[in-house]
Amino acid sequence: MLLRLQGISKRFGRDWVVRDLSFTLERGEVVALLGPNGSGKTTLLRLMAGLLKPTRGRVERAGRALFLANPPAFHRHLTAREHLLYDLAFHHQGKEAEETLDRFGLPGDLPLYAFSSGMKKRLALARLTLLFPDIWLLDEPETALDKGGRELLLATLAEARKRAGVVLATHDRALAEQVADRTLELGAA
Ligand SMILES: Nc1ncnc2c1ncn2[C@@H]1O[C@H](COP(=O)(O)OP(=O)(O)OP(=O)(O)O)[C@@H](O)[C@H]1O
Repeated sequence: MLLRLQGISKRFGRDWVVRDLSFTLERGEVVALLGPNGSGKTTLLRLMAGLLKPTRGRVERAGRALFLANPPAFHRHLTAREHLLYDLAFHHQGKEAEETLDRFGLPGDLPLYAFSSGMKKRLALARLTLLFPDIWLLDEPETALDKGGRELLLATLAEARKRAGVVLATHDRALAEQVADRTLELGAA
């Protein structure tokens, strides 16, 4: 077991966004989180990541979790290379930054304020491959990606499932069918 939710509920003010939900993620699994706008997908990913506290219930993680926000957040004035070197500083493997920039088709020297939304999404995926958490929590990872970016996403997910577990929220049912072992469908708001 990598991640277990037991009887999770989350309330914002008077509104219950998640109600009595139980869920387990195993290593090697990719789970797609589906549901209409406002159905609680992002909230659930944030609960899984420990970024939000459940109103009721328990969350257990047996590994390191990372949440990829949509859109991803970066330091505006740092370049892509600087972001990757920052991540790698914890691992002391400098040359990987150049290889990763290359693999994800990213310019290393441009500050992030000059990145397009698709380039930011590519960088977010690149960072995940370097940090390689046990639990990948991805909020609409496919948005803003072009055809090449989508191929990079599929390759990244294939890598992730070998050693980790993935939960991804998406409106793209074709992607869910292609990559997910199972789906968790949330109801309308
Ligand atoms: N911090 C917050 N405070 C109050 N309400 C919130 C908060 N975060 C989310 N909500 C509400 O919780 C509900 C679910 O939002 P959430 O972002 O989880 O939905 P979603 O399924 O990810 O939607 P989308 O498909 O549009 O991304 C919405 O009604 C939203 O307004």
